Amino acid sequence: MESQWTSVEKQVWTTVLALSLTLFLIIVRRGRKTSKNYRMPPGPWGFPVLARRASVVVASSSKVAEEFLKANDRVWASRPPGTVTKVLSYNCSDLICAFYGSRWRYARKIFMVELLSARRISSFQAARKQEILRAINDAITGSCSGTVPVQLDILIRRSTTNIVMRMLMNEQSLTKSPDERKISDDFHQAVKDGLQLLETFYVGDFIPWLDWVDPQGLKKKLSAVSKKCDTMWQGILDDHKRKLEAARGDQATDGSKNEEQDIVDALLTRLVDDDDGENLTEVEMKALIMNIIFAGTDTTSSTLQALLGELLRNPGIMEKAQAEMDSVVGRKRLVEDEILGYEIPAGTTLFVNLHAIHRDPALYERPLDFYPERFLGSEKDVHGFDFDLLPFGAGRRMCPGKGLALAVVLYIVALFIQTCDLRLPENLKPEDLTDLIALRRNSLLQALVNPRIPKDLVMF
Ligand code: HEM
Repeated sequence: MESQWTSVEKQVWTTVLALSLTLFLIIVRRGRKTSKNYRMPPGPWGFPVLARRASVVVASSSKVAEEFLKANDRVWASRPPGTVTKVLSYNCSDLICAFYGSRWRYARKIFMVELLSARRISSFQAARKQEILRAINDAITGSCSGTVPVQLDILIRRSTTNIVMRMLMNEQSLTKSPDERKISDDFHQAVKDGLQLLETFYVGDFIPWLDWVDPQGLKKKLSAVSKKCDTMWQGILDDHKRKLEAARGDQATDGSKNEEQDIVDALLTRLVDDDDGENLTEVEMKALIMNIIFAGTDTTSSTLQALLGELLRNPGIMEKAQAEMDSVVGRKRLVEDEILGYEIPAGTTLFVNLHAIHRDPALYERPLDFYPERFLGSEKDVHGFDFDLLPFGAGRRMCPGKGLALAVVLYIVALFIQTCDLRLPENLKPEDLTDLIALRRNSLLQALVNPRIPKDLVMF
């Protein structure tokens, strides 16, 4: 009787059944293959059962990427959703997973014109600076004049999460008290759990008839994570609705103006003020909030961790960058966003990306080395026109958070370079810090931190 089977027995029988069905399909597949020969691009031998469902073409050179993203951009403008993306995006009601079409165009317009407009990014400049200085402050204090290693990855991650959360919710720093630190960490945990699920290879996505097996127990985990996330996004929306109502009441009675709108205010106001006949449902709003948190925090934080990791491994390059900073800005005032934009062209000198194109020896001399000077005097930029440098993608689905990401990444790195001497602690060797992004090696980015400018410029 089934109820008497142990879980081991169940697993054995499930595996036997799966293998038998697989064998059967291999034969069917082989039979079909001879009847139609596709002229596929070169690649490794495909496992027939998988190949039938999941034909994958990988563009690993800039020429092929250009062919896909420029000449045939429209054809590739939809992203096929998997089980995890479908659930977390409320069945593709967001921007990242939305199928290319009128709803995607509408969401993209809201994202670009309202949520992440240049005006909004610049209106949160002071908040960004405050959060970044807080991280530097914590690094300097925690390191006790460069004697105690500090966990730079945690400080960077908190700082980038807070920057996005403050733009989203206009909250004062989320890390002031232990409780607020917990809020920031809760959001980070939700993102981490979600990303972990997104990175999991889910058998059912590639072999749908094996969906019921779910050997990783993914559906149970997914249900728990999506419930937790939904409660968070709903909480953010409800808080804002209450505040907006109260503000409208105040305005009606004393004529007072609203303070600077945050992103959720903009979403909700859009719902009320919409004049082009379209609007967002509450579910779509939650999906967009999820996009900003998921796409906006970990990306920026892991880019920064890799960048600071490379600077720690390459003290010679760090010294050069510091000398340049000293000659341009000096040590008596802090580098500003605008000065940075002028002196260091957006993204070109400091961005490191680990994608295959960016390691192509035909495009880059010493592709595996951290060698930012390669971009000095180069015309390449990261705005999606140079197909050998595409950290934000290209074409219609190109990253709409590029402006914010560049503002945050460049400013944090510039401030760290200007204000701190960073050294590896004895327990870490330079080779421990390779491929920090690709390998997602947490808790490794430690440094001894010494201030190199008057302390009162960064301490508060
Ligand atoms: C260093 C930081 C970042 C990197 C490297 C990055 C990279 C990317 C890439 C490669 C894509 C796919 C582009 C394509 O398919 O051609 C993308 C899409 C996207 N990114 Fe970013 N991103 C970053 C930061 C951000 C930020 C800060 C936000 C928002 C706050 C954001 C929001 C999005 C969204 C919503 C999409 C999907 C757009 C669509 O499908 O229309 N990203 N990003």
